[in-house]
Amino acid sequence: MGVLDTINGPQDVKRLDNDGLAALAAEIRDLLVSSVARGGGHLGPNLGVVELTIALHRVFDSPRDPILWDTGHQAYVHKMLTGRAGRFDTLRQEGGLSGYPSQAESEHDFIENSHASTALSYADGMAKAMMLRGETDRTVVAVIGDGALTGGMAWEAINNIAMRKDLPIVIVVNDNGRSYAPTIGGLAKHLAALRASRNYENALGFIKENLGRVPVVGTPLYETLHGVKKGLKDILAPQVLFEDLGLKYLGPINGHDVAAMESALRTARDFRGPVIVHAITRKGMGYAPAENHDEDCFHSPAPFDIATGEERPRAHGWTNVFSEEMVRLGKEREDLVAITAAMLHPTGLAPFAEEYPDRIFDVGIAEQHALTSAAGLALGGLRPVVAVYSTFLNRAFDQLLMDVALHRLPVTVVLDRAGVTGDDGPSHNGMWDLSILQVVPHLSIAVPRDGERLRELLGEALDVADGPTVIRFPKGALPEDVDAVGKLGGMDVLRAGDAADVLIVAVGPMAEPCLEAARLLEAQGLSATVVDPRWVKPLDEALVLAAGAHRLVAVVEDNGRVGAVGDAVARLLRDNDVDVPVRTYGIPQRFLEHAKRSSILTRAGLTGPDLARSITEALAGRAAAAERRRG
Ligand SMILES: Cc1ncc(C[n+]2csc(CCOP(=O)(O)OP(=O)(O)O)c2C)c(N)n1
Ligand SMILES: CC(=O)[C@@H](O)[C@H](O)COP(=O)(O)O
Ligand SMILES: [Mg+2]
Repeated sequence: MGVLDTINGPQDVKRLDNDGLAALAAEIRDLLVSSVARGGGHLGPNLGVVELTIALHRVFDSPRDPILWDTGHQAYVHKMLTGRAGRFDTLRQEGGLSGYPSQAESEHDFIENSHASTALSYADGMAKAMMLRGETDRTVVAVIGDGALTGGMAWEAINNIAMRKDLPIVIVVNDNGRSYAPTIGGLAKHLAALRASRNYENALGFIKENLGRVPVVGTPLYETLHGVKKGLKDILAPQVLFEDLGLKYLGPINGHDVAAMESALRTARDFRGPVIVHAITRKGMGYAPAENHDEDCFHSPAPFDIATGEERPRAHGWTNVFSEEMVRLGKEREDLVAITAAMLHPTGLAPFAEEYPDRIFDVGIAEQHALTSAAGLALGGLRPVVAVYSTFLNRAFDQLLMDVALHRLPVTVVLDRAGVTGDDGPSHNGMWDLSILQVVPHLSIAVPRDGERLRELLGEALDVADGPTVIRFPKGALPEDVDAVGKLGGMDVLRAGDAADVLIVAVGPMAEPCLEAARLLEAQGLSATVVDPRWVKPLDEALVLAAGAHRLVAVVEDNGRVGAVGDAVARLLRDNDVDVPVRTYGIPQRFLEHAKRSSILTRAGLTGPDLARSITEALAGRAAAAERRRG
């Protein structure tokens, strides 16, 4: 029986002595490594916050003192200390422990959204609520990474928090110097300089320790020095950004020293106003393969061998094709530039960066800035490609609409992880873009069905000069290439039915289940023509005639159903007085619990057999209705 087995909640952490704490930290690290080695997840971030989280739960009284985790990928230790260590064998599995905070799992969890840079805004609101409700003995704690601190929303919150001196907020900046890769930007340099000033802090600590013992002269002298400290800190270390904003700043603190963290957190708690505690941590701390993993410190590794740190090989996927094609196009087009929002490797832009170091821009976790900076690059005569995960584009919608599309600027947005991603829970599924982007004038959307089409469509997108283009593809392994058997306007015909029962519009990777459905329908005497529009916005006018010649149109897409391609097709037919029923098949419009992509698609009925069954029923229903009309 280990120490971790005795932890049923924060109260059990508070009672541990130093030996118990050391044993607890070691056992937590073992459980982190073994859990992520088995099923994947976020290892580096969580190894870096073991002591910090222990200290938090010893100083504060969660959930009365809410502890908020920005992005939430580093909350595994928090889960272990709030009674869930025994469930880590189900981490990120369907029905098991979520990889992010989950209100359904625990009263200690608050923010379920995995989108970065939100925690300080929650803290601002929660603290104001406490003050208005007279709950003056509570404290809101927000843990935010140095990467998340490069997100604009965090600074909107700091600007507001700094306005009031009475908000009981403790902001713990978990500064490991990295997002995936080393964190970029002026702020990162500032934090690095503050980290460097830690030596300076130690020197001052030594002075205080010794001067304090000198009677009469000693203490006043230290006070003088303390006054000088402020000046020196501004000279030796750069202007202390946070203090100049009016926020009390404590640090930098060694985030792996529980006692030091506890002391700083107690000081911060007792301050009864907004305080920054700047913790210096190491991403991957305590597991050498993570500590020494140059790319991202094992930010979110695939399952791996614990002894060697060797990850299970990842299949050659969509991201690889995009990555290779960008390097190839970069040779052809000197105007091609690329932007990443702190995800150079995950979005596949690292090879492009290596080949063309002057033509890549990592803007930090700042998608809004990324889009409008891309607008600037286009205004400057270049051809920008912005690569982001689909779900993270949501926060840059206005920039895409009003900074890019309004000016008809040739910016291409490449959305990786579009459609169901699955394991990372409801806020990571890229199930929104085909809906929200329908309303953007002058914007075109391409959805490749396979690697070959991705290469083709990326080239076509870069040739669109009078407005933005979007290309979206899912996470993971590539399907086999599916060649067209003909053309219908600009659309690829993937299978030509010999009669006119159903026209299936297969959006991107849904080609595979749609072709399977067509084969199953044919086996029962129903004919199905399958087309791949390639460009789903604007829709191809040829669809109008083709639809009019069929008894039913089925549109199948890996996106939320509401307001997506299916609804756009129905609107196109309605606008052209084509009276053919349209069945739309997609992801249910709700927040989906974490599960494997395949499992979610199956549950959504996006498989060949389910599609065939539904289309058969629709045709039968259509026939029955016609029969009734004939009386
Ligand atoms: C809006 C948004 N963009 C991108 C991501 C992808 N992402 C997840 S974690 C991460 C890096 C976070 O770095 P940091 O805040 O320093 O936390 P650390 O992993 O270092 O603990 C990024 C870019 C995200 N979650 N949200
Ligand atoms: C927390 C976060 O947003 C990312 O780390 C995300 O988990 C990455 O997911 P992929 O594994 O799909 O790159
Ligand atoms: Mg970091």
